[in-house]
Amino acid sequence: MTVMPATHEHSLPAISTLLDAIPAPAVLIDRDYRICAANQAYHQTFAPAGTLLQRKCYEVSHGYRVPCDQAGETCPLRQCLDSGQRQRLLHIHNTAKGREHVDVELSPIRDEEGEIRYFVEVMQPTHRHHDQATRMIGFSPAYNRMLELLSRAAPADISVLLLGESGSGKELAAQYLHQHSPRANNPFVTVECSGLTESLFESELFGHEKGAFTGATHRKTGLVEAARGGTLFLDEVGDIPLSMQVKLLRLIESGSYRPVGSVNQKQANFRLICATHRQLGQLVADGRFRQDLYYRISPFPVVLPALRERPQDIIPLARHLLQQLSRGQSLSLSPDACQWLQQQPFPGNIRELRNLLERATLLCDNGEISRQQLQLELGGFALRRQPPGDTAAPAEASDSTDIMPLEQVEARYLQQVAAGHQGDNASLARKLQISERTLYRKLKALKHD
Ligand SMILES: Nc1ncnc2c1ncn2[C@@H]1O[C@H](COP(=O)(O)OP(=O)(O)OP(=O)(O)O)[C@@H](O)[C@H]1O
Repeated sequence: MTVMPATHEHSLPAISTLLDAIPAPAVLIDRDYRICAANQAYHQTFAPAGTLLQRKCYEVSHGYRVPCDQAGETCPLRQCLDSGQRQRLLHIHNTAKGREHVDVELSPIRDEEGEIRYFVEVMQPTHRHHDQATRMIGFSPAYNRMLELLSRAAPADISVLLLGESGSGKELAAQYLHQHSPRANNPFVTVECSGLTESLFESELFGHEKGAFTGATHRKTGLVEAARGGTLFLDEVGDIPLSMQVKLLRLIESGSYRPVGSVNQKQANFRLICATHRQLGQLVADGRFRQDLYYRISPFPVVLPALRERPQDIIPLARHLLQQLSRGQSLSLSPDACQWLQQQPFPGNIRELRNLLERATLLCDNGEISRQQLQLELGGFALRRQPPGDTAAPAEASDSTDIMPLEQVEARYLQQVAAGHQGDNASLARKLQISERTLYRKLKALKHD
């Protein structure tokens, strides 16, 4: 689109009408950050009762006195000027409903000489569903970068691997990906992978026919079938024992599976999202996770920052969680409660914060939560603070000693050879020069480690 210079004021109302064809908030900005035209949706979002024309975009949407890049944020206008191309990024805007994550797309508008004169900015709120339970709160740069990755991956059908400490919000991120994908109207199915035995894993995931095994009195639909057309979320994928990893790999590679006891192959149709709090790279190096499976599940890895890496999010999160927990009752945090919360390391991340607040809501009578109501005095019964990281790694692994218990060496070796072995257990037992029964026993012990 080519437009007349801003001095042709009469052309601007026409542009506003043109912008009204865009349902999302849209605005025309000049090189000086001035708003020259805005559509109805932009008016409603940012200035329901006020005026917008000639105000600076950074002041209206962010409440800043200087352009975003001078306030420590990325400025799409600057990026667009530098690259000469359309830019897309995630921003936090101050809307009439409060702070919101907005997906901003800025397109340059050139004059007849090809000079960039204006920009059209279109913004889509990322919380499409406005569901308080699945709203992702976080305004820190680390969290925003993570959200931007999610918003880019969501519409594609790419498999996403969510990495982060326990309680950092991986399941919520998986729901976000689903809700912002073309599969949003189809099921979102979670498979809790830790603690599943091999036979349970198979029948849970693939389903079984009636009479497939003792106790199979009915035909059962598997979770892969339940997720048809939607998203399959494998939570704690790092906990899947080796013997089951191969089955999962087959499903992902071939896109087909066979219910237990059935002779027919079925075609799967799901978008895969996996999550783990473990360091998968280390598990692969230790022979505890198949490398081929790792590559299959990790084309788009996203790391969720721990709460201690984004302390400025603690209070907004606490207020949001309090709203959820108090069910309509209005509860606030006292200044010393806020101060105390910001100093906590939160090894249990948002889940820990939530638990803390839930307990405090029961102790609080006057509508304001105090520091004392948050602090839990457990003395020697308190949970020992462990350094964050792979809690499953044996303590010795981080020890600098070179000597490893023999039992552990054997277990690791067995894991490695079992992962790489192509044949059946009988041939593996022969190569290891042990009986098949002993091999079974040892493999079983591995699973219970
Ligand atoms: N950004 C967020 N905004 C609001 N609530 C959040 C956010 N992230 C997580 N939560 C809440 O914190 C709790 C823990 O989150 P979630 O279960 O997604 O963590 P997780 O990383 O999957 O944990 P685990 O690894 O233990 O399964 C949930 O109640 C979730 O709703």
